[in-house]
Amino acid sequence: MAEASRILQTTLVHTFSQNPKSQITLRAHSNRRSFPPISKSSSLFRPIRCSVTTASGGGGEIATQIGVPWGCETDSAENASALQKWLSESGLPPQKMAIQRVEVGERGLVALKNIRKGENLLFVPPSLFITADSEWSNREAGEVMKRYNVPDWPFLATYLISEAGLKSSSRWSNYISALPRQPYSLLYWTRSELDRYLEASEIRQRAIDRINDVTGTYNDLREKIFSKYPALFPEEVFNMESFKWAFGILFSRLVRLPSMNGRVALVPWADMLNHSCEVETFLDYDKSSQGVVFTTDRAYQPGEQVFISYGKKSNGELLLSYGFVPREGTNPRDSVEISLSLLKYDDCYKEKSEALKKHGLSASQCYPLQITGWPVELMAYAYLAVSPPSMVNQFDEMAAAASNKNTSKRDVRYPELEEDALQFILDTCEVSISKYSKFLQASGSMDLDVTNPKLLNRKLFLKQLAVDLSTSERRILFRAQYILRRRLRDIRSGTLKALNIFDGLFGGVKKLFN
Ligand SMILES: C[S@@+](CC[C@H](N)C(=O)[O-])C[C@H]1O[C@@H](n2cnc3c(N)ncnc32)[C@H](O)[C@@H]1O
Repeated sequence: MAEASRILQTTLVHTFSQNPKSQITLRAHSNRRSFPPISKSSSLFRPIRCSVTTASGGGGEIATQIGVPWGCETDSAENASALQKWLSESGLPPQKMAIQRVEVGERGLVALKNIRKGENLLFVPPSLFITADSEWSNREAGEVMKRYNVPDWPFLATYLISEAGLKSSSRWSNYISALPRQPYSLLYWTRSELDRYLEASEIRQRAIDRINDVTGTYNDLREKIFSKYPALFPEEVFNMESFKWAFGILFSRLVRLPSMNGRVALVPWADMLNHSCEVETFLDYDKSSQGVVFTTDRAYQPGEQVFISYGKKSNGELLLSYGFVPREGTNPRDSVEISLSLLKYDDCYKEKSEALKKHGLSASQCYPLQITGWPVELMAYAYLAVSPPSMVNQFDEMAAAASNKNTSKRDVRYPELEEDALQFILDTCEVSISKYSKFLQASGSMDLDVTNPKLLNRKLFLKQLAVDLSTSERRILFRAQYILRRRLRDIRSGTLKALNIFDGLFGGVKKLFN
């Protein structure tokens, strides 16, 4: 969700312990996650539908054989109407929207009346939020978790599981019953599915890191807390499967509320809003009405789905956390990560790696490319990679500029290295383009090697998501390739007197393309 996504924009390293020697960590890897003319052709609304039933994992994967015994299929209207009824009885004021089946996002909030641009909607009161301060139905379990100073994310995941396990005795049972039984997210892809379908995209590695973080967090909790209190945290309930579900819910629904000092919360009802790239409005706490609201930045007519923004995310990031890919060319914030590496045969490999290391970088670094350009840090890395031994004294300055932590001198220029640096970036883009093209070509005839109809459905669904992602990422690379070739041609033909490629800022990314 718009603000939930901000949570993930920095790599979080939480530690918590009762005893300083025993530390549990959650490294929520992140990144960087919209939708434009909302269209029926979005991947999720192609005929291939999938309740993503089974991902038969192999060794080392989070096995997904059974799933959790709570939540619902998101196409079930029953749980949504029970949720709506419970919310009204529990203090949600009358709304101008209702949960309905929608074309974008399965279930969403649909306008019941005319809604003006600039109107405040929702008003969900704090008594309906789930936060780290929410009361535990199983008090004792809550006290144990608090004693260990468990950070917000694993704490909330454990809270959700604890309440879900209590079924109708939890005050949240109507909410939990309406949550998806299997949230759409890359957490539910097996390692072999990630390897097979996302082989060309850097998002594959981000998904692997995230799965490892979730697995590691669960293992830490089990070892340091659950195993010591088996009566409070029985393995039948607190297991890897339920943690994968809980983290999938948090990744796709948790909201960060800037006006509540950045507090993170699950906000029932508000979390039924789907994302659109065409809007910029996001959820926040409104101190005067004392509830979670958002202000519409467009008008809606009765029957139209109402949207918020989950943040300025690339298609890959939307797939990673939310499990969907906007239609090609419709996400103005889309980007693709390219991995630049020092050349192994470089005489100064050691000196360059050391300079990078000093600034927190490694010999291989990922940078985002947008359709409008790329960060100055990427160009600085390219200068370093191609610089000759005679420039050894500038390695540190280049490495510093390649690190986004450097605030003093970001915009370094080395006109004498320009041609080689651009060629280096072009070579990297072309290697990447050929990986995408190979995957996209093979995807047409890819053998899905299953006969079980549910599994086949799942594989078709994942393959379509991967094709959509790869197509959109390759499109950005094609654009970069075109611009780089043009610049190089100009340099080589001597017609470009001054390479004025650093003009214009595009939110943190220097604009290269016009
Ligand atoms: C915060 S929930 C929104 C409510 C959700 N549609 C439901 O039925 O529970 C986020 C999830 O909604 C879906 N979603 C949101 N925006 C979408 C979009 N533009 N296209 C497709 N699916 C979307 C994704 O499955 C995502 O993980």
